[in-house]
Parts: sequence; structure tokens; C-alpha cells
Amino acid sequence: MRISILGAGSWGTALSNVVSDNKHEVILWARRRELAEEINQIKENREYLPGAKINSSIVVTHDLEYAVKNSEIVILATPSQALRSILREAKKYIKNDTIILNASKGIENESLMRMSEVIKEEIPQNSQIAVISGPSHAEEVIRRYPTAVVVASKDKRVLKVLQEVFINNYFRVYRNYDVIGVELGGALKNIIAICSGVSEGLGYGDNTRAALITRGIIEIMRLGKKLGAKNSTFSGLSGIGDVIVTCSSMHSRNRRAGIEIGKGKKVDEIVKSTKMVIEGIYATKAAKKLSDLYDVEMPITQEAYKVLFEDKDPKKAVDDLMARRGKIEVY
Ligand SMILES: NC(=O)C1=CN([C@@H]2O[C@H](COP(=O)(O)OP(=O)(O)OC[C@H]3O[C@@H](n4cnc5c(N)ncnc54)[C@H](O)[C@@H]3O)[C@@H](O)[C@H]2O)C=CC1
Ligand SMILES: O=C(CO)COP(=O)(O)O
Repeated sequence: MRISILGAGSWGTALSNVVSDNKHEVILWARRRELAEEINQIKENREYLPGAKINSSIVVTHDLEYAVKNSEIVILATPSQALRSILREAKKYIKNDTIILNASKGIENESLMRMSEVIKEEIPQNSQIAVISGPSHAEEVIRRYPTAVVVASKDKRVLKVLQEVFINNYFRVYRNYDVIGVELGGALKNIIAICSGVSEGLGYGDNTRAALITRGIIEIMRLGKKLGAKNSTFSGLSGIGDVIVTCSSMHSRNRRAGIEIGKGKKVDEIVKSTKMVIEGIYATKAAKKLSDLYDVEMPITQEAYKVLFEDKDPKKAVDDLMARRGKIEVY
């Protein structure tokens, strides 16, 4: 199959290699011409995934029309807040029967839409929309470390096609019909990962991280239930699986940003100091709005919002979480 991947950051590059390993024709689109040219030349994405070669058959281009024209699958692997603008440019070249797969983990801050909702709004005539998510750091996927992810779509045929396209001996793909749950898990876990990092930066240990992971997934479930997700999805790869990996991995940009915040660095400084996307910052903004809008109790997210956007002292945020009145452990 001819497969296009839009976004030559870490994730787009790693996914390109997976489908190329499976002998598909892969075209990777980079926003910057220089990056496209460099990856083509040295067969390595030195900026985003240094030290790992990609397959020589992968074609990297800056030409969006060339990238998506005649493709059977288009994978969107850009930062979530940029997905709509790129899709607006690309959609005139995308055929109606093309499968569109969202690989980005976020919620659009303006509209509070999930990425598949943004895709549907931009290309209403296309019903072959899906999402891929789960615990999958690009740095490990590019090195072919055994990884398990989930694809979700309402369309049974699309799910089968995508599973077949991606699955191999190091990349195991499960199917799920719960698009809402899979997308929400992927977006909201980044908030908990920032908080886990903050806790580390403050000098706290494993107990605090475990508390954040378990209480974090519960508030994700609460919001998910309100928004139509299936509870069981959050105990799967795109829920607890991704919370665990992102809260504990040295590769996580969200966790690393949290560590810096816990040590006293300002959010603006952290964002300015990296080219990489820290999705949890945007997810916190969106989730706080959703929590208020739907009246869902999300204390960790609310405190994260105060730390990220209202300059609250992270230590005080943890103290305030711990000082809440005693509760029964229910969802
Ligand atoms: N890195 C990972 O291990 C994984 C990332 N993801 C998700 O994939 C999405 C992309 O993340 P990464 O590839 O990690 O990003 P990255 O931080 O490695 O690279 C960002 C990429 O987006 C491009 N970009 C930045 N602003 C843009 C804009 N306004 N318009 C178009 N392109 C822009 C950059 O040039 C760069 O190619 C995110 O939603 C992330 O959560 C999902 C699973 C794993
Ligand atoms: O989603 C990811 C791993 O599953 C990547 O997480 P970070 O964006 O925190 O690096």
C-alpha cells in the first residue's frame, strides 16, 4: 500500500519505519524543506531521533501534494494544535476513500475537540477515520523494542486493514471500537505525566508517583464517562498502559518538563528551550475547561492548571491535593 505520514517529528519518523519494515511504500512529509532533505540524505532524523537510521526506501518530502496524492492511508503525526491547519492544506489532495489515521495525542484547545472530530469536521465526506495510541515512545519503536498499541475506529474493515498494515514481530496492534476512549486516554495521560515529573522534581518518590498514576487514571475515567467513552478502555493500552510509560520513562517530554517545573523552572522557559512538543501543557488547558464545563471532579488536573497557567507553587499544589477531605475510593 502507499502510505503517507504527515509530520517528521519523532513519532512520524518512527511510524514510517514500522510500516516500511512491513514492505509498504512510505512517504514522510516534513514541514521544513531542510529537514526533509537532510533525512533523505543521511537516512536519519538527527533533529528528533538522533542515533537511529531509518529504512532507505522511505521517501521524505516537503511537497504536501506529492506526499498525500494517491495514498491509501494518510497518517497524521503532527502536534495536536497544528493538526487542523495541516489537514486544511492537505485535504484537497486526499482521495475520499483514503483511510485517515490520527497518531497525535491531544485535544484542540479552541474547540475542545478530539483529533478525529477535527478530521471529521474538516473532511466530512470521509468516514474512514481511525486513531492509533498506546505506550509507545518513538525512541524505542525506532530501535524495534517490543511494543503494543491499539487502533480504534468505528469501521470494522478499517480496523482490520490498519492492524494488518502495522503489526509485526516488534509492533503488536490491538483493535478497539472505542475511538472516544482511546483518544481521550492518549491526550489526558500527558497531564498526569507532567504531574509525575513535578513530583520527582520536588524530590518525592515512588509512592507519590503511584498515587498520581492511580488517582490520575480515575479522573481520566470520570471525564471519559461524561464524554461517552467506555470505562474498560482506560484499563487498556491507551489508558493505564500509556499513563504508566509516560509517568516513568526517561523518554517522556511531558515527564521531563514536569521535573524541571518541580525544580522551579518556569513553563515558558521550558517551552522555549525545546523544539519538541509538550502536549500535556495544551491537554491541561483543554481538560480544565472540560472539567469545569461538565462539572467533573478532576483535582489533579485542576492543580496542574494552576501550576502551569497561574504560577502556583508546585509544592503548594501537592500540599493542597493532600489536604483535601478524606474520601471513599470510588470513581
Ligand atoms: N514521540 C513519541 O514517542 C510519540 C508522540 N506521539 C504524539 O505524536 C504527535 C507528534 O509528536 P512528536 O512526533 O513526538 O513531535 P516532536 O516534538 O518530535 O516533533 C514535532 C514535529 O512537529 C512539527 N511541528 C511543530 N509545529 C508545527 C506546526 N505548527 N505545523 C506543522 N508541524 C509542526 C515539527 O517541525 C516536528 O516535525 C504528538 O501529538 C505526540 O503526543 C504519540 C506517540 C508517541
Ligand atoms: O505518548 C508518548 C508515549 O506513549 C510520548 O510521550 P511524551 O510526549 O511525553 O514524550
